[in-house]
Amino acid sequence: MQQQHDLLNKKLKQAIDARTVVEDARKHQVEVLSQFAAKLSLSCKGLDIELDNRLAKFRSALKKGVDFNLLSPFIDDVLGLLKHQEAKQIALQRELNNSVTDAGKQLQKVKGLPDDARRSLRHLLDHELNNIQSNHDFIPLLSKLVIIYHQALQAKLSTKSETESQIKPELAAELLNLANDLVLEDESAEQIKAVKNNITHNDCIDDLLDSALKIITIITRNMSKERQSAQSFLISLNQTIEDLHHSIVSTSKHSESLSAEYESLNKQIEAKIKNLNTQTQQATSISSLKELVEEELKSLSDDLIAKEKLEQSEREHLLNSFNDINKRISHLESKLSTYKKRLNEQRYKSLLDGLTKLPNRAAFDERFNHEFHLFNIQESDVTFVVLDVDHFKSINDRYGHSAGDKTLQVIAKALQKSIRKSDFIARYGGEEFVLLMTGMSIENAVSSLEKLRKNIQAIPFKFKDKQVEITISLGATQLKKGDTPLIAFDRADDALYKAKNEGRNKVCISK
Ligand SMILES: Nc1nc2c(ncn2[C@@H]2O[C@H](COP(=O)(O)OP(=O)(O)OP(=O)(O)O)[C@@H](O)[C@H]2O)c(=O)[nH]1
Repeated sequence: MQQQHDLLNKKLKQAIDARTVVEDARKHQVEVLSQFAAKLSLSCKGLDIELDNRLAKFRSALKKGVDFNLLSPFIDDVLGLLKHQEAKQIALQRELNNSVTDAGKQLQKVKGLPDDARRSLRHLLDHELNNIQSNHDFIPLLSKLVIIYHQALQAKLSTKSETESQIKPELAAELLNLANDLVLEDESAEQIKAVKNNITHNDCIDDLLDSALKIITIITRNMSKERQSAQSFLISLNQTIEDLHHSIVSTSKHSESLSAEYESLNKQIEAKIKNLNTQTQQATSISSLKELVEEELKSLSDDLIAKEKLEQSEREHLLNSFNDINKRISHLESKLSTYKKRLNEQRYKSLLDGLTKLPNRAAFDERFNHEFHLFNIQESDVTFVVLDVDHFKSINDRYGHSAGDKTLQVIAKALQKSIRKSDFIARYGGEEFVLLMTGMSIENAVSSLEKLRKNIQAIPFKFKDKQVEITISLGATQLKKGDTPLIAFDRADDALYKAKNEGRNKVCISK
């Protein structure tokens, strides 16, 4: 009988150990799920204030410990908001499509549109625009393009005779500046380059109309590509969150039903042990006692086997759902990191000038405002300079747009090399650069600026086997109390104007 008791004890111990393993696996799974859910929720930050707030609550609930039943309504809320977000995006996109389509249709109604332009416009309205999805960065550019297109068209319509000049250099320059602001990649970058080349060589209205339409087409294709990739990411994000939700709910339901079974089995075992105890005490003979114990032990051992099976099935169920979710998590995590990398790259690129790789105008505006803020607090010396390549148009005209581009790249590199680490240089637009020299008075800056001017003049440019000297003019000023960025810019611009008027290749200052 002692032997049978030992066996019973051993089985009970095994059952307790197996249960501990199941509990540990479950705890670990819950931790991984919680961490993942917290990470996912952080990746949605910034989409929408309400969504941000719910996700913050969700994260704090996760931190306090996970009770899936309590989390379930949170997840439902977040899912609802994500769907709402998607609907908002679609509405925005529809609005953009409508406004661009309206503008295009108005243009189509105008008489005197060149045939080629009419054809491109129809193609754009019928095919390309359907692919546009909302992308806020491109919207201002598209609006500007439509305005330039309108202006060019008005100019064309107001030309009285066929022979009257239809050259519009100012519109060509505007269009070129706009094209310079576009940061695109691969095939699109090449297409924009070709359009820019065309604008430099042909500034007659018909060509400008054609170039404007080409730029719109390139932009819309890019918007569509960008949106598709964002959409596919959002879809998989949604899908995984939904799967996660289902899995959590089903695991918790499964656990609930198992708990009930456990409880009833435990009660059964307890009752049998109790019964065994009373029966043993009441037994009158060894043989009846033996018979009774054997019978009860057999029944107890059946219960323990049933319990073990139950645990085995729970372990398997947990392990399966754990592996499944793990796979989805790793897949989504790798997607998330690629997407984040791309977003960071885009943010970085959106502040860089595509041609010279110097900071662009947007980056400069941000920095200029920041320096003004510091200047107002510290009042330390800051010199601001506008630099412009002399007779740059003639380089384009004589040696071609690509030579012009190369020149800007070489000059940008030389400028970057000639300034201090603490200085900030940017391409402001076209052949104009801006320089911020912090901790430097205008008196001290002049000699460095002279050196800079001479460095550029000394670059041995060679086009079509001809040695060409290229120079820059510089206008400098020092920030003063009461200045606004605009006032300081205008003062430096005045100095630049003076330098140009006094024969170029010069540094002028304006106090
Ligand atoms: N190759 C090339 N040309 C550009 C780019 N951006 C602007 N331009 C050209 O730069 C030229 C600037 O000409 P203007 O503003 O008349 O000035 P400029 O010829 O430099 O003459 P000054 O400034 O008076 O010395 C225009 O012909 C623009 O088309 C660009 O990214 N690449």
